[in-house]
Amino acid sequence: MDNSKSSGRRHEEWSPTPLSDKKRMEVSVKHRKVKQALATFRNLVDKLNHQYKASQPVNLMAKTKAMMEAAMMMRQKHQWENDKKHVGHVVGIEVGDIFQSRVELNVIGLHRQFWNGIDYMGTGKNSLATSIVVTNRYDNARKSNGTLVYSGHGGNPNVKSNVSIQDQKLQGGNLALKNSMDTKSPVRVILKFCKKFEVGSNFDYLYVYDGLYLVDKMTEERGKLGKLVFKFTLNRISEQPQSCVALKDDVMGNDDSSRQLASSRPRNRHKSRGSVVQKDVVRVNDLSKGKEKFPIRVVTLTNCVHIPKSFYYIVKSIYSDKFNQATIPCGCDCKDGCVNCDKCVCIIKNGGIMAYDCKKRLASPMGSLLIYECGPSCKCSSSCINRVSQHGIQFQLEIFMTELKGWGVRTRSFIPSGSFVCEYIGEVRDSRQSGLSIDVDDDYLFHTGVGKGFIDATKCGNIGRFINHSCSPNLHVKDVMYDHDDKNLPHKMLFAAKDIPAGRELSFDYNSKGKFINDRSNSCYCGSQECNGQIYIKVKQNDRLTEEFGSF
Ligand SMILES: C[S@@+](CC[C@H](N)C(=O)[O-])C[C@H]1O[C@@H](n2cnc3c(N)ncnc32)[C@H](O)[C@@H]1O
Repeated sequence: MDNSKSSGRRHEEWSPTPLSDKKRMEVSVKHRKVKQALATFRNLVDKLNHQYKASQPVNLMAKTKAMMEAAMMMRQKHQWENDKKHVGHVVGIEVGDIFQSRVELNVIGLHRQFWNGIDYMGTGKNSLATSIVVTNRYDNARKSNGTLVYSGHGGNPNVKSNVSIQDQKLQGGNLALKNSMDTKSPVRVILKFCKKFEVGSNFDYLYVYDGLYLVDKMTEERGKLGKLVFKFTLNRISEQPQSCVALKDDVMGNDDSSRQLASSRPRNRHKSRGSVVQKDVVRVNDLSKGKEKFPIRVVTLTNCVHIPKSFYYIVKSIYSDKFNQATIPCGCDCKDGCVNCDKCVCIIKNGGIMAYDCKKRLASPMGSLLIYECGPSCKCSSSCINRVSQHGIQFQLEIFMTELKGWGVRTRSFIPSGSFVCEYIGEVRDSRQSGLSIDVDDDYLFHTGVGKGFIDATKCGNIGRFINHSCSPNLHVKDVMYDHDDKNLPHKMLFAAKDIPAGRELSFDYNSKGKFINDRSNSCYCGSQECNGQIYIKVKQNDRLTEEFGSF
């Protein structure tokens, strides 16, 4: 039953291939639908949970009941995504995407079983496993090199005691996993991990999609309770993005099991199965030299890489004289922390909507609107609810050397969706003053999106200047005003567009909400399914400056 000898070869079959424009569109639409389905589900759960709690304040199952009911309501309305089971990745879901419950996996079609760890399609000899959820329930073990030993289901309830213990049978999911091994069919793997290690998460456990694996071996062993248990050895297919949930090389199922999936050490230290594990070398302990709340480490895999070329780390943008003349906005008179939307003039400028929730995350109704935070001329304190992005970075971030894109930024801790991450900081200039020329090193020029201003982080900047572009980004840019009134020069603030696991590279779309300006290196290596191949929207060379900045 050991298939491992023939297994070294097949991984190219799932190597990423560039998608046609049509396919890319489809992926993009699906992506949005999945996001929408999750948002609908989460809103419904919140609503139902609230109702249950109001009627039965000590109902510990309220949340589970709310999730099941929400899922069923959506199913009835045909709001589940990806209804047809299939083998392989699910369109619209990327490796590394995080989910807040098992029920969400059903709603978006990643794993269509509420309780069973193995999901499969077809019957008997013709069945194939589609996905497995790896929990600490059985003696599952996962190694940091991408090898996973997964116990079959049934017969051997390791945890529950009132079920009769018996040998596992080669049927259902177990048979499907064996068939997947025989036919070299890939299986989606979802890892459950403990929230304790993901500061800011609301949930006891989270689930991360770790990508496709192949079943390479099946054995039958005596389990702890003396009965036969199937053990499946799966290996992660290489050439997939890292999900960045790191593991220790020990066995799941002990007291520490859930922690293994939550170490903040990124897994892309491990190139691929069989390769030598390389450790990150910390090259600079704090690039900001104490200017940021958290030290900004620079790490590389070897000592040979040059550290980022010299620039001056700043935490506030430097405005040219022209922009300094912009007027300071009049402030609010609030003394109650700006909780009254009808009274706070800054919130009134936001259409009377709170831009942030009580956890300081972006409130969804803000959409694409310009956000006005309270500022220097307001009477409220610096801890008012309407001051978030002006306080600087809140999460530990580090700069690392990517394979193809030069330096990049990744997070060292979990970042919940909607959280402020960092500002794009640099020298704020006007194109007419700067004598901007296409020959300059323009890797760090960020057009402010309106008017003729741009932020140049070439010589002075912060961690924002190291964030790369992605066609399927995990950050989005929001325009924020608080310390001046010039709408042509909003602060460019980056917020998490989704839950981001520790170790994940941060990225935003250079072509939305203000553009980067660059004609030279245009090939995009973001690796996303939606990649359109280019980082920058092409503008004809001669027309470029006029199109970007208007005529001079
Ligand atoms: C603002 S800088 C980002 C940090 C940069 N990687 C560095 O090493 O300093 C923008 C430049 O990074 C590179 N870059 C960013 N995103 C990329 C992508 N998706 N694919 C290829 N190169 C990328 C390009 O050279 C781009 O002009």
